[in-house]
Amino acid sequence: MASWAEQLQRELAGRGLAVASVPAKGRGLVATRSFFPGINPALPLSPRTDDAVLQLRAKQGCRAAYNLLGGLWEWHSRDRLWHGKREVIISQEPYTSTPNKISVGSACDHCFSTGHLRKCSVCRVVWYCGSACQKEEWKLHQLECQAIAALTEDRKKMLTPTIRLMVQLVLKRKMQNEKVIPSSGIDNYSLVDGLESHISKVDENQLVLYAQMANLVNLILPSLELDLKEIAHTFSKFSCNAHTICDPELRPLGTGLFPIISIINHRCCIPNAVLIFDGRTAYVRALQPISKDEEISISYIETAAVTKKRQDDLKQYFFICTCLRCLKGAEEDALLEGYRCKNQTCDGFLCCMTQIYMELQDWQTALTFCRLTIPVYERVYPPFHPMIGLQFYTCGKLEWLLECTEDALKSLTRAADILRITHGTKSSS
Ligand SMILES: C[S@@+](CC[C@H](N)C(=O)[O-])C[C@H]1O[C@@H](n2cnc3c(N)ncnc32)[C@H](O)[C@@H]1O
Repeated sequence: MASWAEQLQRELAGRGLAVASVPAKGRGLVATRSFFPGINPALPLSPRTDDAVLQLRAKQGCRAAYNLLGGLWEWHSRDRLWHGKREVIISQEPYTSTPNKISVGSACDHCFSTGHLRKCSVCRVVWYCGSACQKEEWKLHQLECQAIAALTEDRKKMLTPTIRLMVQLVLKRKMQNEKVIPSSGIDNYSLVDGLESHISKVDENQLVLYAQMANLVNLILPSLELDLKEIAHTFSKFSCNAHTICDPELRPLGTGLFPIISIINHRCCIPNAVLIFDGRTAYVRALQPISKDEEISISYIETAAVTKKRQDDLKQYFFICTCLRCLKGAEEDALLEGYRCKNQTCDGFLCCMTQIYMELQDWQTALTFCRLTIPVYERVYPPFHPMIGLQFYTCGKLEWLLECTEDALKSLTRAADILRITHGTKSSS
């Protein structure tokens, strides 16, 4: 039988990807064919739909044709109409995941939706939006549920998202080893084993903290013989590999470990891809054409921050970014500083001012700040970045409220054109 590593390479090869060694970065994910933002123009046209679409396009224009295509994306270059399935470079379910707030009920443990949540009646810590999600999750939650239910109320309070991620990880590994739940080339513990930990660079205080956290996991799972050193080491992997799961408007909902997505390296300077979540499923989509042999890159941090802030945010990953933006940041930093939120405790931009004036229902001033933010975002983000799409969306909503209908339609169309590419068409957004 093929090893997990061989199965992974085969799985990735089928998607036009490979794991490769990248100078000074360790492993990286590399394209073995071209990817395009939104579509793969190489996908064949379907003759039946083509006729209908071409007729509609001739009569009523591209937008009507696009509507007819529904989940398909149309693209017209010169006089040809291409369409194909909206392309995802790679998607992955988390190996483990947890909403950000434990006990309070911030998101469903399975689908990460935020409405109508009910507590698991046994452990009284984990929340679901309904019985369908609870059933789906039961095999994974069962052992965790027993372990949490046996804790005293004081111990339950010590269950942070990171501790919960580790408890789930240990239990999932055990269940996969015992074949209680299946493993696959993209869902197995060896992928977690392969993650970078930078353990030799972790400082003494942090190591002590990881050891204490490992002890807590041991208290929660007393019936298992745990290797506490290995658990402390895995906490260090969480720090440089776990991803924040966000809603479609990029508000954080939880944390997950996606070991294949974690192979993707960072770039501040126009990353060529973006990571977006639908529920707790991670999707990586192209932001610009990516050619064969090019490395896939995403941004781990808030890209619209000055160089010093970006470098501080990257410290947990133990590398110094050497992209052009980081090397030649001074001129751009001055511009970004000028647009910083005037609240000294905030790292954000004029978009915070937009939010503040929206809360005050001063729509006109909110719109002014919102419009001022767009050129800054267009300078620091790639043209199809979700932050630009969401900013146009807010602008459009404000223009609509202020009855500037034509402007609103223009802004909302720009938003839709970008968000279709970054979020796909099936996203709940
Ligand atoms: C999420 S992992 C990415 C995959 C990793 N390269 C590996 O071998 O598993 C994050 C780690 O990759 C490395 N890395 C990511 N982006 C980098 C960059 N732009 N320059 C140098 N190292 C980078 C750092 O070691 C970082 O801690």
